[in-house]
Amino acid sequence: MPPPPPPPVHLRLRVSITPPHPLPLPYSRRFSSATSGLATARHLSLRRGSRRRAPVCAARSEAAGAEGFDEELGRLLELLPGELRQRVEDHPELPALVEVVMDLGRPPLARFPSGDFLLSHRPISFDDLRQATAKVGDFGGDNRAGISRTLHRISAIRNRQGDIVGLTCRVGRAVPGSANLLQDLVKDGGSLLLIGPPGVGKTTVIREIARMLADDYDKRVMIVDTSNEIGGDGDIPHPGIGNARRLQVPNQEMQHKVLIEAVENHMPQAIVIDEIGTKLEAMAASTIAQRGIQLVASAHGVTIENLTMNPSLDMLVGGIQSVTLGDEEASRRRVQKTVLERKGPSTFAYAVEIVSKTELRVHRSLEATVDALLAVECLMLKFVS
Ligand SMILES: Nc1ncnc2c1ncn2[C@@H]1O[C@H](COP(=O)(O)OP(=O)(O)OP(=O)(O)O)[C@@H](O)[C@H]1O
Repeated sequence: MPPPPPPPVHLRLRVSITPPHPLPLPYSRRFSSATSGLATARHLSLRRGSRRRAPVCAARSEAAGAEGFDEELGRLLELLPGELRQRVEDHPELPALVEVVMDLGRPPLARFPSGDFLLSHRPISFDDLRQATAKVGDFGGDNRAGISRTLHRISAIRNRQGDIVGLTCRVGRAVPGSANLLQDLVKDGGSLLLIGPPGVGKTTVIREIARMLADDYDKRVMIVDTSNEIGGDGDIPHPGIGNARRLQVPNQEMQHKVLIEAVENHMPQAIVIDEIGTKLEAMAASTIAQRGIQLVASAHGVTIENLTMNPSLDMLVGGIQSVTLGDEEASRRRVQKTVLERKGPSTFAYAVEIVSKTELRVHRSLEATVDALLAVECLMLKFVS
């Protein structure tokens, strides 16, 4: 039986992080017990502690950040017809706006953390969509475009003829402090995998980690930026990535090649990549980690277990294989004769499940977590057979 894994640690922020306010330090920490998946999880709750007076220059840069964000948000709202823009601007939750959705023949919606908000009863026309798309950059093969020097993401829905019939306009923002809870892992130098469902904040955290590595830990950081989401649209990267450098990816099929190019041409100490999604990308990531470069990557998935069951991505957690045991070994382990085992070392030392924008589940040893998951699966199989 593999050794039991260290329990995953839940990190929960009790303050809502709204840009552009960095989280103040220090925090008070409170532990309570809870169960998560296979092992007992420790909940580490972080609360806003005593307020420390911010230095004047920090206060100024915060104000500058707020101005910059307002200006960037304004550039996204310019895509909307005048009366819709006004409705969004008047909304009390404007700074926390997540997306605006415009679908042909349907009323437009604004999505806020509190829910969807109807912007107008007037359905969206082709003309509205045409005017909006004229103000954004070119759409790539992934049907995504951006607005130069902002972090916004405009995703298109097309009909069978290729015409745009819908737009999802997501507000991108740099959130200082959004990776503070992971500072120890980032500083440690081990490779780190972030997983989470769509829209939970993976790109935002990974952008802040890239900045942290480059600016706070003076590392040479290369970002492999699939659809310019981390560093923003345009050839000059957004200040949100700090001193990290960024490689653009001509099309998604090239991503694994650009990953290797980043290592071979630019001597990075850390590589940051959003959305590893294919076997080729997983293989390139594993090659990079073997070369001793700190890799920080994200992948879609809710739990580590999801990755172990995904044949394209299981390589990230070491690969899974089925092994037939001898009678003696099977009875010693009290499992069936055929068991699942990890094939080799995992690409990442640590993994973080992003549960929500304020809650993280940290696996301090990804290999131990995977081994324990597989062991439990074998026991369950034995139990049901
Ligand atoms: N800590 C935060 N505070 C406020 N807003 C946030 C925070 N983190 C993310 N957001 C906002 O939530 C939305 C989704 O964030 P993000 O794009 O980072 O998610 P994601 O998990 O990468 O999504 P996807 O998987 O679809 O690419 C964006 O509008 C982003 O600005």
